[in-house]
Amino acid sequence: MAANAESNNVDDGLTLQMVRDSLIRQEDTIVFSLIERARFPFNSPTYHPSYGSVPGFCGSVVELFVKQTEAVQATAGRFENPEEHPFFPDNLPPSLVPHYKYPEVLHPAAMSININKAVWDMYFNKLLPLFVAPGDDGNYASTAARDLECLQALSRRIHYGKLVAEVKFRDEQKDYEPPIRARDRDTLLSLLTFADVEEAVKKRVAKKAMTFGQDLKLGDGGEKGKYKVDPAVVSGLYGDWVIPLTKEVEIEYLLRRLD
Ligand SMILES: C=C(O[C@@H]1C=C(C(=O)O)C=C[C@H]1O)C(=O)O
Repeated sequence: MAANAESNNVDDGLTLQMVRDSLIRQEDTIVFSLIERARFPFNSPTYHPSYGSVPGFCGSVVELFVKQTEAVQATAGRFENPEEHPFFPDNLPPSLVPHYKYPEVLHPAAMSININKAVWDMYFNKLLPLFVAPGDDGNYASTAARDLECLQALSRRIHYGKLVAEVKFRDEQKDYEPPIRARDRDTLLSLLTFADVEEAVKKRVAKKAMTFGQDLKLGDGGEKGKYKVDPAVVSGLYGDWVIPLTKEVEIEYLLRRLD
């Protein structure tokens, strides 16, 4: 049954703790994907529209890689999953595999929310220069592959805001309905914000970057203070972009929740 305005008492077992546990697990994927990307230097030709000039394609190596990979993944059904969002949604081929009936937890209007343009812009223009070394080692395809893994992990986490918003709405429907009807974003933002949870998230991801990104040596432990990705960059990524974008998704979802 769809979780629409008339049927809020859906018994799909969704709880805020389950949603938060998933976000915590997704932190591991995000931190590892950043560590994997940091194996390569910046490799700027990956991002030049003019580099390579592939016949029939106008764009950079990374755009070519992401568009083509998403097309293959679409045929295998990736974007049938409500938790996945393409970066290039136009003209994607249809899925060729049998349709899996995902539980209808979200309001159907969730499908219209895709903020991947903002995720793309944040990743390439703000985050990437902060955690990769300058330089060029020619590994452009591998670089693009690692970029796509970072992008997909970040996108999945940020769009998980739809589930966060759904569960918060169900728990406090009476509080959420008036600001939704009044389209009052500020009140919605203060209702859905938990500053203590955000602080814990930022501290935990920094700790994960320290733990996953150290060079382990048998015997006398790892080299202290040397990490594959700077833990401060990871907590900054969350504080400055991941959490605000997740909350943007939450607000966009709530504004459509009574449609
Ligand atoms: C995701 C949640 O909603 C908000 C966003 C958070 C985040 O993106 O990590 C954390 C706390 C809340 O301010 C949540 O409450 O867990």
